[in-house]
Amino acid sequence: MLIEKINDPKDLKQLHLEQLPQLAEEIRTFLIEKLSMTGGHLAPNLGVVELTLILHYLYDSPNDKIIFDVGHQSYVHKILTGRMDRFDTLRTFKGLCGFVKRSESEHDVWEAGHSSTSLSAAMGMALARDFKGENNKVIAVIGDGALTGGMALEALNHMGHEKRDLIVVLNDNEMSIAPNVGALHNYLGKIRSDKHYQKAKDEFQQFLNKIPAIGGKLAKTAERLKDSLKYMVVSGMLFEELGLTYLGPVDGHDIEKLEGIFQQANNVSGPVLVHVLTTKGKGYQPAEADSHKWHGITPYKIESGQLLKAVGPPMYTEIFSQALIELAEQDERIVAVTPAMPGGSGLVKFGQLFPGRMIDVGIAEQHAATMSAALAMEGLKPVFAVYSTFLQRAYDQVVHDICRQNLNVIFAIDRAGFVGADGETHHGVYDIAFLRHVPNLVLMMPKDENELRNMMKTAVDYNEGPIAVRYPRVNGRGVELDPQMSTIPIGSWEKLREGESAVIITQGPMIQVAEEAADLLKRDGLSVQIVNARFIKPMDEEMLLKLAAENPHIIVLEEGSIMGGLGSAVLEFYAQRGIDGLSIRLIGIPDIFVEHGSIKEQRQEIGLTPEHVASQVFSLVSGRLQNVKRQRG
Ligand SMILES: Cc1ncc(C[n+]2csc(CCOP(=O)(O)OP(=O)(O)O)c2C)c(N)n1
Ligand SMILES: CC(=O)[C@@H](O)[C@H](O)COP(=O)(O)O
Ligand SMILES: [Mg+2]
Repeated sequence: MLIEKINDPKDLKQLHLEQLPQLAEEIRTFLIEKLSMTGGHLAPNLGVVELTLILHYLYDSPNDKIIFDVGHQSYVHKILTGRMDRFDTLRTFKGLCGFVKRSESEHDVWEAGHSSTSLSAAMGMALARDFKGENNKVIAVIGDGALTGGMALEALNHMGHEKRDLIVVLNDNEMSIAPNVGALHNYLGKIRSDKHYQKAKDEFQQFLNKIPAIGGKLAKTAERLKDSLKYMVVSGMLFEELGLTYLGPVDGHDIEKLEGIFQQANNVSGPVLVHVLTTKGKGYQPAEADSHKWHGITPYKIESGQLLKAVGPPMYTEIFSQALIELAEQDERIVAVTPAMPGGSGLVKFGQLFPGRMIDVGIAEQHAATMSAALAMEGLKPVFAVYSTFLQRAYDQVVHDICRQNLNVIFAIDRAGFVGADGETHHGVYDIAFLRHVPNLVLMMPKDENELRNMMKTAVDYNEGPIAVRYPRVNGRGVELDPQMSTIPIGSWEKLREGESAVIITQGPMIQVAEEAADLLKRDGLSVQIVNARFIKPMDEEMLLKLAAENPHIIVLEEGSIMGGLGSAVLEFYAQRGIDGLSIRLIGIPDIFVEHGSIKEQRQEIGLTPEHVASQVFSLVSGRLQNVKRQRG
């Protein structure tokens, strides 16, 4: 097996080009087998086997910089750079990261997870190279989906200006996670669809070359004629007009053709874009047939393609999706906006039921936010469905366009809290900190799936400005759902459990952790009050004053950044009112990035466990620390 001989790109270079197709098939078999046990981003990686092979075959990583946009399609790169033996640990705690990771290998020259950063990184590395007088190659692999990200277009604009030597590899498989959208996508489709473009382009170029150079006034006309004719025939003119040399399109699964076009690219000075046509999920029929579903998957049965999903109560996303459908049936103002995540955000069924009211803008969170503001300005009820981590991309638009103008935008913030296998680039742990200080915004989080439904109704009925509901990437608690949704008074908290020894103020999935901690503490004769701080903003000030009057021992527990989080808000509240004599502990995510693994492991890593919370309460109340262990059995 060739794959076993490859521990480094240098080993790859010992092979003949003609051997690479066999190696490609071995890599595909390896990926299909390994990911059937680990899960992961199968379809994206099956689509870039030959492309990744030829890049490592022709270029000299890590001296030549090979940058992967998003990085979810870097498994082949990891196989070729000595990490094949770690794939059993893919996306597990302390195991192989599912994205590019500099601490794993010198060949991982740029990390991501969020989309559309590769071209800016390539531009920076090309400038640095030239400033240092070095001459390495800089190659960025970006997908057709990521190319719709605003940052990518900003970088392309700059590349055409700077004209530095670099190679942009456009991996065009016509898919984002869902089918790709947008005018750029349609443009690429035109190029992709007309197989004769390449032939016409060559013939046309030969024809142009035959036109004798014309002097005088006619020259300008001839040039203009040439350009407009070229525009009609030659593909990739959009990129050429931006100052990049466009090469392609080329079959991204044909090693020989790939080798030829990159040899061509190496002889081009300035920025060049190589348009590579691939099939997402190539080589595994279920993934080719439905690459949306197989973009990121759980373990599965290879023969049948059956996904092995964990059973349990519906995920919060499903609850959101159903609630939105029920609300939209009653209110035609409701439109859903998604930046390229209709599946993950639970909007596919909504889009089928309400054609035209589900708007997928591509990977464009900033545009989605400001467009939502304008939708609200015109009297609609936009529901901006976005992962917490990806909302980070639209911070200014939230402040400047939505909150400052106090517009009725509803934020459905999914993946709030730890997300598990995607790890540090995808955790939704900063949105409380970056939203709660923005004027006019209401921010809430449900304790269970029934409260999520009620919060959706609360949000739709709210007409005083922007309102956000955040919910986690976990199953609900399996509670009964009220047949009718009801609104919740804005800013109202809820006492879930009485207790004299201490108070735990918390929200979302941490409520269960607090309940289990309180049960542990009963053994020590301590009774703990638990408060559902379901509104991060506005907080329930009346209850906060009452809690302080009743009990000086207060713990704030949150699955989010301690700094700027719910706990900070509570501290600010008491400090600003000069309420002292309290002993307050904040439990949450400290000033670190928490790596990939399971959500359970991530919570254990930083002490979001019943045992740790119980020991914190115990020490707070008794003034000394004691390890409160859950009894075995
Ligand atoms: C800023 C941001 N928004 C959304 C995502 C979610 N996301 C991950 S991959 C992906 C699609 C990328 O499509 P493409 O670049 O074409 O790569 P492919 O999976 O097709 O290889 C999306 C939307 C992200 N990673 N970053
Ligand atoms: C690579 C990327 O950003 C997405 O594929 C992300 O992994 C999806 O996350 P969920 O699995 O939580 O929908
Ligand atoms: Mg794509």
